Amino acid sequence: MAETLHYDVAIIGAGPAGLAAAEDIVAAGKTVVLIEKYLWGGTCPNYGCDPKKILLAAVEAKEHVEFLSGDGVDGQVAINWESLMGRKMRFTEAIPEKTVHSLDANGIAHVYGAAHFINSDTVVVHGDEDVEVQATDWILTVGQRPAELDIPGAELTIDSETFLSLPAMPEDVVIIGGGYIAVEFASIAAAAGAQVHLVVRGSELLTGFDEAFVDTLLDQLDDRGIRVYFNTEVTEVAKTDDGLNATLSFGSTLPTKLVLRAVGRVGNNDTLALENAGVEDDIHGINVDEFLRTSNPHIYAAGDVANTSRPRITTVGYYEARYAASVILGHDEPITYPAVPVVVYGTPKLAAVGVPTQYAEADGYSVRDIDMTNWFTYYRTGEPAARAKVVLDANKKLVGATVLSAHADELINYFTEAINNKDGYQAIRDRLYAYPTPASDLEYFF
Ligand SMILES: Cc1cc2nc3c(=O)[nH]c(=O)nc-3n(C[C@H](O)[C@H](O)[C@H](O)COP(=O)(O)OP(=O)(O)OC[C@H]3O[C@@H](n4cnc5c(N)ncnc54)[C@H](O)[C@@H]3O)c2cc1C
Ligand SMILES: NC(=O)c1ccc[n+]([C@@H]2O[C@H](COP(=O)([O-])OP(=O)(O)OC[C@H]3O[C@@H](n4cnc5c(N)ncnc54)[C@H](O)[C@@H]3O)[C@@H](O)[C@H]2O)c1
Repeated sequence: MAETLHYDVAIIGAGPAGLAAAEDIVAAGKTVVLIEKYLWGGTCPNYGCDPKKILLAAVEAKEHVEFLSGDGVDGQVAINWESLMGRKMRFTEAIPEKTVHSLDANGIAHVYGAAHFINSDTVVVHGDEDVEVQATDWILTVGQRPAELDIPGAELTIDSETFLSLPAMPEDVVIIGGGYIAVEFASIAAAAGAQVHLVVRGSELLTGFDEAFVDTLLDQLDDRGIRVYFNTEVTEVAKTDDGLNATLSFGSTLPTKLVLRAVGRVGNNDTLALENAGVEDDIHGINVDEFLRTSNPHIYAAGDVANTSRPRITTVGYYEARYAASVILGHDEPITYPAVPVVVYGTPKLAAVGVPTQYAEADGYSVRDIDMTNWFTYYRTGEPAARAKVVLDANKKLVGATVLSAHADELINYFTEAINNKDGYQAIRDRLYAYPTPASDLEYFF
């Protein structure tokens, strides 16, 4: 008979969402347990955002030299993948243990193993020994995993987690997909010296972003030697004597050393036996109401696995999980979201926030599309393309923006602040930002 542990709140999944909720609940004096089956810390720090951005740091360093090459800087720089990977590993290998230390320091109980419900208030956790956990309230933060491909040879492809631990960068890489991971990893692989073939099933890259900016990004990817194949599928992957062959739907074959599939992610809700707890889900994740409550009123879902139609990114995960914790602690207002900035960390970066810039004019907003390439900020660093589009409402308040630049990840945060503060030109002008920086450019967008 398995041991049974009892808590006020149990949280399944120790990624950014689960960890954030646990901290708030224990701080309010309730007992809480976190259950994790793989790496404490979840996707983002172990095999997502953070290791990706460590690799990107070397890409950025290389690009900044190249931007000024022959115009202030001489000589070539190259990415040393092996030593870069060592740097990444030193960071990621410490994450699970650091996470557990922090749980212990905060008085958060933890159980290691895969959980599934056996009734509406009990899970069995399959770890070294099976443990039963019972709780009054639950938060499900089990995240997503890479989607599989249904083609012959799919087992020869790798996913984003394996890519982020590649011991060597092969001379060529085929990437299947046209979303965040495809563009980000194509940028990294190309900068590290690989010939990248990006195979996109549909007719567009990065659906949902301003098409004009995606076109400029495509030109930049092209300049970096990345080949993009639209309306093309990889129909088969097969082993050869010295690598792989990827067969393309228009009939030709790409000999390659590596095929990365980046075709979306699917929720881990299917691991939880939710039917035993009366929790409804579908292919988009766990269904929740405007309190992030599932069809079982004592069970909440947050982060990537929650079907909230918000971007599946770390900040949204934290935000939703803290909100779910607050409802358990007595808060009774439906969830509202602030402006959510999203960034594709490519070369260059593409970022967006607020009212989508591509539809804003038709919706009656005024739109300014600004080529920033010759602005001092970008002239100084020699960036080949820097562009921003801002959306202003009838009161000339900023309500949306898209940015393409090596600094887009910073600039988009200033736009997000302006949107959340409902700032107009005067409010921006009355602030003093250090000059000359991307922030001190803000007044030029109004
Ligand atoms: C390659 C990549 C790059 C990314 N880059 C960015 C970025 O730059 N910026 C950004 O904001 N977002 C990024 N994301 C998205 C970000 O990682 C996720 O949005 C975030 O991790 C979601 O947090 P979460 O807590 O909801 O889920 P996760 O972090 O996925 O955590 C869920 C946890 O639940 C555990 N689990 C699953 N099932 C069970 C079970 N049955 N029992 C016990 N435990 C279980 C899993 O092992 C996992 O540890 C990236 C994602 C990927 C894959
Ligand atoms: N910078 C960031 O914030 C960041 C970075 C990486 C990942 N993420 C998160 O992780 C998610 C997953 O990233 P992703 O790039 O895998 O997904 P995505 O949803 O961004 O893109 C998936 C792509 O795969 C294509 N596709 C789907 N099925 C296919 C098939 N069978 N064959 C060929 N192409 C197919 C889609 O058309 C799309 O272009 C993102 O949506 C995002 O939520 C965020």
